[in-house]
Amino acid sequence: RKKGKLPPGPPKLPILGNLHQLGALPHRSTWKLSKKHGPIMLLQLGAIPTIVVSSAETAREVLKTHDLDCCSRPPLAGPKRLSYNFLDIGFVPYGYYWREMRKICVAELFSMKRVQSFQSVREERRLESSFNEQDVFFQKVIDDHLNSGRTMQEHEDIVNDISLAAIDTGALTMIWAMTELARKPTVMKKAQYEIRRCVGKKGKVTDNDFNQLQYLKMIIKETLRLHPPAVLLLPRETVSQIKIGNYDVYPKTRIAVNVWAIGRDPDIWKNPEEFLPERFNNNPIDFKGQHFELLPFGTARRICPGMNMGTAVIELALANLLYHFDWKLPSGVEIDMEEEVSITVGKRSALKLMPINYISEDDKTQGVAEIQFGNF
Ligand code: HEM
Repeated sequence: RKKGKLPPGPPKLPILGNLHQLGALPHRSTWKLSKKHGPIMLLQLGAIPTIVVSSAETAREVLKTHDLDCCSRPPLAGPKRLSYNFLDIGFVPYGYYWREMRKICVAELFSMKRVQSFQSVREERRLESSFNEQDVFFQKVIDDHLNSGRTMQEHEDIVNDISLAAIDTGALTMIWAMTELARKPTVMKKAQYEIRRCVGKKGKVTDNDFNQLQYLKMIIKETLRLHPPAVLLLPRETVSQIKIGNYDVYPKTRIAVNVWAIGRDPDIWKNPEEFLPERFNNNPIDFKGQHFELLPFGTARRICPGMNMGTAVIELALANLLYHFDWKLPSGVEIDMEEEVSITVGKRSALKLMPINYISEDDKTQGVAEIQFGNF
């Protein structure tokens, strides 16, 4: 395995390799290391050789040019156990089972038509209701089960996978969006003006309003650029020997694509650290997997199949929060931007905001409670 030209990387310790260099925020530590060693960098994480990709160009090479070679997942011990030996979609290594499961889920659950068919459920969802989008979704899985001959365990795994992938990512995106808006009241006002002008006195924002809410869409894109919940995507694993750039990469090498670093690359983004939704005005860059500068949902064979559903829910929830309330920081509270890593990257401390009920220009009532986002 030592033959050939390996990608550059920092020196390693015996046994640990580079594990000690990852720290608590691996997307930040690998970003720093990549500035020294380049956008294709080899780390040795214990026994596991890992390529970290940190530029749009190298991401294109790995995820598009070598899509088929890099579309497996490493057989991680935790997910293996939780998924009854990989009966899920997200962590199962590439093969026949994944292809079949993914085909069914994309056709039956995630297509644009399906997402639209859940519109009324999305719009009526209420906290006190026992019937919500998840119930519709689970019902679909159960119906499918009755007609399919697959085991209940397989279905349970798909449901677990999807709940994890769907709930955490969407909630984190909402939290980061509200955090950035609270830091930039002018952006929040502009979004509220757009929403309230479009929705008027209808009482709530519905899916049909979204074609006109272009600034809101820019806010969501900008949030996902700065705060993609899956900062390194889900881990990939090579299935064959390939060349990336001039370097040799062997089978069973783990691949982490640092989409967080790509979203802050100063060669792509002007003032990359600034939250500036206007940068997407008349800018063709989108997050649907065609533009390697912005990959919060990944791309190619393993692209997030829940992208349409995820964005529909985030748009609706965020638009309604901004339509119904003005938001103020309670006095003495400062916004903490520190991150916390689990499978996804969230905000370390809860965001505390004060809602002020907006009904119309001349009828405003002051909210009585602080709403905490995060740390649930
Ligand atoms: C803001 C919302 C979301 C974000 C940012 C997000 C992001 C991602 C990312 C980065 C991946 C890995 C892609 C790769 O390896 O290239 C992924 C995979 C996945 N996501 Fe999402 N996701 C979101 C919402 C959802 C929703 C709502 C669902 C389901 C209803 C979902 C279901 C899945 C599944 C099943 C996979 C595994 C796909 C596979 O390995 O074939 N996600 N997601």
